[in-house]
Amino acid sequence: MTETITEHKTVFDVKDMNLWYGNTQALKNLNLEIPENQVTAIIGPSGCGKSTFIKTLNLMITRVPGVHMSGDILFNSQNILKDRIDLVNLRKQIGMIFQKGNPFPQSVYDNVAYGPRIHGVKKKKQLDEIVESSLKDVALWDEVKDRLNSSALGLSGGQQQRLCIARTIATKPRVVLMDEPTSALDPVSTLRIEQLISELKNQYTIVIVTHNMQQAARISDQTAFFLHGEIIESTDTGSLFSVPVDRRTEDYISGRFG
Ligand SMILES: Nc1ncnc2c1ncn2[C@@H]1O[C@H](COP(=O)(O)OP(=O)(O)OP(=O)(O)O)[C@@H](O)[C@H]1O
Repeated sequence: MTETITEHKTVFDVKDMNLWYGNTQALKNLNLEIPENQVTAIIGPSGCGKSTFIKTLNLMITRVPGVHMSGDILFNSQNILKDRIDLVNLRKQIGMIFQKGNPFPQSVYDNVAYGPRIHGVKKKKQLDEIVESSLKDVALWDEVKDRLNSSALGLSGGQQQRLCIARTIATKPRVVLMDEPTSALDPVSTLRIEQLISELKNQYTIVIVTHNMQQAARISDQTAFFLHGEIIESTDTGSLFSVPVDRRTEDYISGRFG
């Protein structure tokens, strides 16, 4: 069963999508619309295909040898599975955050300036502005403004993750994909990232994979529950957690498995 919140424009429209690793099918007949300026949470037990799914949205999955796919993923009126796609441009529009903040072994400044530089921003003043505004957007500016030239690796885990989000939004993507962005963080850093996600959705469309159901319930607008590579149920988060339609969703959210 798939429903979505209809008043928001659809950013991704996934239709009848299947994915195989070699001969093993990992995603089965997925249908999901991802609405603009909303947070979509992907939940489900280990091995159900959450990470695989999120990596299809920026075609990162195609780097894995032996992967093949069928169906459609419409993004910006292009079918990214079938049309000829400029991957550099696609990844500029779709940023990705991973489980562990993975800053480059460079200064705080250079981490944030990295993307804009690649995309042709050369003027120091313009780069300075982008670095400052991106760090302010992730509420990190005050903590790092006096150490912009120090190594990013000297920051705490939570600061590194916020820096990675700043690095991602510095190129003004349309979408930010997050694969378990807080699972390596302490509760305080987790809360800060959650608050940040709620603020960032005004400017970006966010898709987040999370093991943490409370987190999905707290921060997402719609949730898709995955099981064995299928979407069992996807709807607005309030309904999914309060009145799940499918028995398997109910069992999962009430902790009977997973
Ligand atoms: N590179 C790969 N080659 C072959 N099979 C893979 C590969 N990556 C993932 N799989 C398989 O695809 C299925 C889905 O894995 P995936 O990592 O997407 O699940 P997940 O829901 O993100 O799990 P977790 O919550 O444990 O991270 C699993 O059966 C996994 O073993």
